Amino acid sequence: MLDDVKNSDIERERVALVGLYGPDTTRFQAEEYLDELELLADTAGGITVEKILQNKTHPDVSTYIGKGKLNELKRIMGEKNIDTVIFDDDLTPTQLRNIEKGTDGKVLDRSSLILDIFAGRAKTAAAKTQVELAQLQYLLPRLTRYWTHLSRQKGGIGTKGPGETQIETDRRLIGKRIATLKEKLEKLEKQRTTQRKGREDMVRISLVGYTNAGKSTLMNALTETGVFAEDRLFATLDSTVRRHEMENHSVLLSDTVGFIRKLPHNLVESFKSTLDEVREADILLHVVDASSKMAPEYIEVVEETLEEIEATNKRTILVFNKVDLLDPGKVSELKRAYPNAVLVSAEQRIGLKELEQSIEDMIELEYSTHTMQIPVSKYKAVAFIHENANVEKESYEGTDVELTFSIANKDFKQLSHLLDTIGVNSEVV
Ligand SMILES: Nc1nc2c(ncn2[C@@H]2O[C@H](COP(=O)(O)OP(=O)(O)OP(=O)(O)O)[C@@H](O)[C@H]2O)c(=O)[nH]1
Ligand SMILES: [Mg+2]
Repeated sequence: MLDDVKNSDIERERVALVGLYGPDTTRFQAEEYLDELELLADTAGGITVEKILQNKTHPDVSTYIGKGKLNELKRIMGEKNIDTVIFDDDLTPTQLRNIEKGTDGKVLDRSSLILDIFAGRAKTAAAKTQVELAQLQYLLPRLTRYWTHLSRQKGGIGTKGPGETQIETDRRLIGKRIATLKEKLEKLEKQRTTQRKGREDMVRISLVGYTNAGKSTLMNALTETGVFAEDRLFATLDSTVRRHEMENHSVLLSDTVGFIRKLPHNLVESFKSTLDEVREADILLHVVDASSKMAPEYIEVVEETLEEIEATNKRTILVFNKVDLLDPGKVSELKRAYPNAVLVSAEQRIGLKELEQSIEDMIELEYSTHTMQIPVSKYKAVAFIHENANVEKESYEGTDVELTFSIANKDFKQLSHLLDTIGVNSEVV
């Protein structure tokens, strides 16, 4: 079936995908991973003609799949007219070189494929700079393979051949370019920080989740704006922030780049400033594609990535999206397994009111710190604070007591009301 080439696919690069499964991965998982790799390849403009799964305890140090399998791969690529082979894992420079030699084809690994997609999709100055930086950082340790290639062509010149000189030059140039890009990013970052000022006192909410979970669609559904959404991976590479009015609170909602398993570390590193919105958010909406069999694993990957970008310990609402695709049995199963999650369909506008209610509830539960001076005689207010807040500092000045305390927003509302009714004009210092 994979061999059926549609007319529209004629111009597309024909690719083979290769993955391993072994002690830590089941065959089912490995198949799902290859399906995801196929989506990535499709996003990058390739058509998958062949999928190869191999049961292997460890990847082979020099060829990843082993010599015999490499020969088989070469044969298949010849027979099926395949130009490119993509591995569902990162290859070492040595493996990359040997597989290129062994197949005579173009060889990509997971990281280079993802980087390629990001490069093709980056539109703003920040995204373009971040991707180029990540690409160069990926390239730098792999430069040697070009040298080996060169020296082979020149009939094995010694270690100080022209190839190496070329590499030294390339290294220096790339090093310089990396420095320039980092400077550029710092400047862009400063601009962004200035833009962010002035919205500091608003509650900030960030949509996070696996790529294609429906974050942008949900952003559009909630705020009724036109953020780009598409059934391809990594439709969004930047952050968009929109003000959103709910019944009792107005918030800043941000949509940003999605996560994926084995996201290249360089990429996470260079996208850190785009992900500032996530790091600085008060509340996260973790959007999950409920229609995917891989949902539990997606949740794990997102949690791990949040750790990597240091955005943990945040109040989070788990939002299962695309429930329009689920049968009722699956819905109740989800509700049982994740009793605190909210089920929505961004596309069909199902469950949006409930989601907003959960956000408002969470804001009410949010804590904030206050300092107040209250006359000692107004013991009711002082007692209320002691009962409902965490008092961090308490000191007496004449007939006043000065208290610094952190309190849930909903309790603070009640306190303000109490202060009003007992006639205290308590100043927030
Ligand atoms: N059936 C169904 N499809 C949905 C729903 N929400 C989003 N989608 C589809 O899922 C695909 C991905 O949606 P996006 O909003 O682009 O997803 P994203 O999480 O922003 O993806 P990236 O930006 O690539 O990380 C699109 O084809 C949407 O139309 C939903 O509630 N139901
Ligand atoms: Mg998006």
